[in-house]
Amino acid sequence: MSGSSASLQPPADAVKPVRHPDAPAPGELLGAHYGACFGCGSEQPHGLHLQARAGEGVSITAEFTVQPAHQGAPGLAHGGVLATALDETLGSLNWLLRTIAVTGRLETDFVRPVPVGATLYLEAEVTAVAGRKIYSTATGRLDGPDGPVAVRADALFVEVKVDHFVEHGREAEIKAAMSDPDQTRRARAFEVNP
Ligand SMILES: CCCCCCCC(=O)SCCNC(=O)CCNC(=O)[C@H](O)C(C)(C)COP(=O)(O)OP(=O)(O)OC[C@H]1O[C@@H](n2cnc3c(N)ncnc32)[C@H](O)[C@@H]1OP(=O)(O)O
Repeated sequence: MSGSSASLQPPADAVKPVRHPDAPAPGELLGAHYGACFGCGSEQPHGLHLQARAGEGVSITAEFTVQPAHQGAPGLAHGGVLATALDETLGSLNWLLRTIAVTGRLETDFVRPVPVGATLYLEAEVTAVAGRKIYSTATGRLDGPDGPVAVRADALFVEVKVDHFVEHGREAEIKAAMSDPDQTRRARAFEVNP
């Protein structure tokens, strides 16, 4: 069964997303936006280490290989981990818009079980923008980019100011991230110009 809820249908006044002129070129790896991110950070030993690559327009492809630490049932990926992979891929799209946004709603269909050791081939695109609301969709496939769909999601991201993180995040991590010597990561976390 699938079909997203009414709150994930773009309103009549929604517009097509506009790729930012400084967005990474199609094919370029995005790299981690934050080393400690559970989705993409290299400093999280049990994280997903998801690698996202810019696509055409406002689209992304990404890959994530399921590790033993990601199990739910024996030998199978935990559904919440798969939702994380979708969330991270969808969240990466906002870098192509140069908009800071957080997930407001994420609706996920789990279509096929995903075994440990399998690589999930994800693709995501922004479908519409309405004011602060960014509508996007993603799929994750097995056995290659054209393989069978295992998971899919529709999402609504909501644009926020950088204050969202500064106000709500724990101070120690905020301070450390703000002094990250990696300029690109710092920009993605704190200096993105909407
Ligand atoms: C590169 C980065 C990769 C990152 C990948 C991972 C991304 C994440 O996981 S982010 C972390 C998870 N998300 C969060 O922590 C967000 C927590 N939630 C919040 O902070 C707030 O609820 C927030 C910011 C989403 C919205 O609050 P606020 O700014 O007050 O906006 P608000 O006025 O309520 O909503 C704005 C619009 O969005 C809509 N909206 C907000 N939440 C939802 C929702 N859950 N479902 C449907 N619509 C929603 C509202 O209806 C409103 O629509 P309209 O303008 O038409 O009236």
